[in-house]
Amino acid sequence: MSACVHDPDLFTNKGSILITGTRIGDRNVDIFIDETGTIRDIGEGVSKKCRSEAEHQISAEKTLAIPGLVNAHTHAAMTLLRGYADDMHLQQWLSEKIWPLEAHLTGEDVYWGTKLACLEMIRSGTVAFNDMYFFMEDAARAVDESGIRGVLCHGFITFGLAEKFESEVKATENLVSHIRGMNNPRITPAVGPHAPYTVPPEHLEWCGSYSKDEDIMLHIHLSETEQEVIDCKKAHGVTPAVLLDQCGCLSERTLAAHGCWLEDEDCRLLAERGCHVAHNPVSNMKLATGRAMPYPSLRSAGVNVALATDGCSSNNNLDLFEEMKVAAIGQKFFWKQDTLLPAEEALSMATSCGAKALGIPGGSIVVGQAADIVLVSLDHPSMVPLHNPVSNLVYSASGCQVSTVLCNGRVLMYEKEIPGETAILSGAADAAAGLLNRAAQNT
Ligand SMILES: C[C@H]1O[C@@H](n2cnc3c(O)ncnc32)[C@H](O)[C@@H]1O
Ligand SMILES: [Zn+2]
Repeated sequence: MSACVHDPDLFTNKGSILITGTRIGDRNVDIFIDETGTIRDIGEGVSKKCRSEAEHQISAEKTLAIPGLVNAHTHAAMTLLRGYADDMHLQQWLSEKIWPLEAHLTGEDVYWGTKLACLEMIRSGTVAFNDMYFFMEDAARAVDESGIRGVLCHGFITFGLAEKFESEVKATENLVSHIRGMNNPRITPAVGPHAPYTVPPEHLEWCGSYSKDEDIMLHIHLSETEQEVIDCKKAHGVTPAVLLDQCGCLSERTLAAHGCWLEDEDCRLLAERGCHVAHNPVSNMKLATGRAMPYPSLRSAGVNVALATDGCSSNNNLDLFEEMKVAAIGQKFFWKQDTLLPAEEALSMATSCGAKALGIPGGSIVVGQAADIVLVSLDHPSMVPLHNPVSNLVYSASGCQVSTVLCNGRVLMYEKEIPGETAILSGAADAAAGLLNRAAQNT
């Protein structure tokens, strides 16, 4: 039995693990994880029972154990664009800065950008994410190597062009068969129509049927700006949510990102169809969408609302601790309701609601559940005193207090050490520099 960073087996993690001396809420507990990565026992006397059986031990005194966090909407490889275009209006930001640069992306860029994103997510306690971007076979390779979970879709954008539709269908179908061929249960494919303003109804219809036929998630940006809603009503006579419904794109497989300008009727429709919504408060504030996602209406309609960062060009990090705080205080501020989105709910949004939205295991630390577990250090000023652990997690802590991370029973970070980190940092920095060079030379 060992728990040393120099023990290579701790990271490759073949075998059972006993976590001793941690806390869940105000209970002191040990956690036993079997060799399949499933939580088998939780409680005070567990270490006595399981010590001889456990192949590895993690001493976790002065830590709080929480479920691994789930990032319900991002564009992982946009880590390469962090700080590239800030303080801009959304449509200008996309069409004048982001899309022109993305035209020069290569698969290798996306691989390194996604590696960097996975590294950043692991460091801040995220073990699963929902991603929409390009060159997604390369993203899948990065996710596979990282050890976290990913739901991956190709960003499907046609602007109504027939030849674009053909190539986007091909890219989506190729990705789905590629991921299925990987046979990695941590990685699942999805279909990703970018938004109702970049994909016209006839192409949205294909996405809706494909999601149904293949039984995969449909991931889309929805009602992010007021202009999007105004334009959609003008062009189609209905809100973007109703348009998606008419195109067969709303179901329990659908995850809609943003939803800042959803109307009350839209919220009821999303609830009726069983859709999930990803709240991205930092990105919404930075891009000045002008209205907070209508959490009160979504909540009373019964929509499952998860939490997300969006990409690193509009956030500019992937820290869901920061996102929990901004969600909890931003909703109170915008809707002038001091009791709205309490800390417990913010933590659920980032854990169980995210796992539910993505249809993946995790989201809670209970016997029989996959061991997606994050240990947060209590040995830090932001965690003292500990009147209310959840309050400290949401309102006081940051991702920097995460010390150890497990996904599916595999140790990905142990006492802040992540194998291969230096190579990822330099690989990603080189890829970002290469991308800007190619864009400058227009190659
Ligand atoms: C997949 C494409 O989506 C683009 N993108 C990133 N953030 C946003 C956002 O907030 N709204 C709409 N589109 C976004 C990304 O750059 C890719 O081009
Ligand atoms: Zn987005």
